[in-house]
Amino acid sequence: CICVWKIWPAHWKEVFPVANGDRQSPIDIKTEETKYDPSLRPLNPSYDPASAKIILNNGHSTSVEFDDTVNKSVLTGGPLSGTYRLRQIHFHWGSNDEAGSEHTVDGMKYAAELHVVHWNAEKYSSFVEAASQSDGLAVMAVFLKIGECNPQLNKITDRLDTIRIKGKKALFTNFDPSCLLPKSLDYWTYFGSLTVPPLLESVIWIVLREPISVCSEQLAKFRSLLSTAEDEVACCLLRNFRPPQPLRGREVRRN
Ligand SMILES: CNS(=O)(=O)c1c(F)c(F)c(SCCO)c(F)c1F
Ligand SMILES: [Zn+2]
Repeated sequence: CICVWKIWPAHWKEVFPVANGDRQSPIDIKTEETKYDPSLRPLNPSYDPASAKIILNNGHSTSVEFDDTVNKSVLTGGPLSGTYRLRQIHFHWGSNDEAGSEHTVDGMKYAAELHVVHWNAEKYSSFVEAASQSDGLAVMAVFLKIGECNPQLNKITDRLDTIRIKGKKALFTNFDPSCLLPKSLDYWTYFGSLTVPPLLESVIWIVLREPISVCSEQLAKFRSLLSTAEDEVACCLLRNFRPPQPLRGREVRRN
């Protein structure tokens, strides 16, 4: 099967004009040009493992979906004003270990990237409403660097064989995504967008500076997921990262 992810991002602007917008994501983070901001507070993720509900293959990534009907698992602090409610986590990866992250750091690509998605439940009444607001979403990004196998990641990679086909889901609870965060919660932050269509410019990005580890065998399991449903010709989800987009004069701050 042709790799839709190889040609597809170049055509998104024909269907979603915002793809050419001035706050698109991801970006290359030029560390020398980031600005220290003393007003940035420490990040305060507070997650209840009981919020985890299901693990899902939605055809363009694998995600763990959380119960976001109450303020049980939230992110506060950092660049955020107010309380952002945990919605889901998902991953972006490449067809080999040399590329896979969406954000890059001084041009360097990591092997993969974890996104922890939250929405502004203080100001908006649903994820869908928040996703169309400039301060609606807060996505914490964690780089995955090739190295030691990550025991915490096994909680997810060990379940991928049960959701190989697009649309498959399975029960997945008693999971606190903090177990996938690095020791240091130091971060860069900037205003950006979703990195998949509809590419809405509603994301406050919080990119952690310290990566977590992942080994090749664990990454290979992500690539064995299918982007196709039961009745279609099987196509592996080999890569699902969008390349860096123009900064358009935006500032990247650090704590
Ligand atoms: C930042 N990465 S992203 O654009 O690929 C992305 C994503 F893949 C998601 F699934 C969701 S949540 C969808 C409804 O639950 C989201 F908000 C995102 F921003
Ligand atoms: Zn993402």
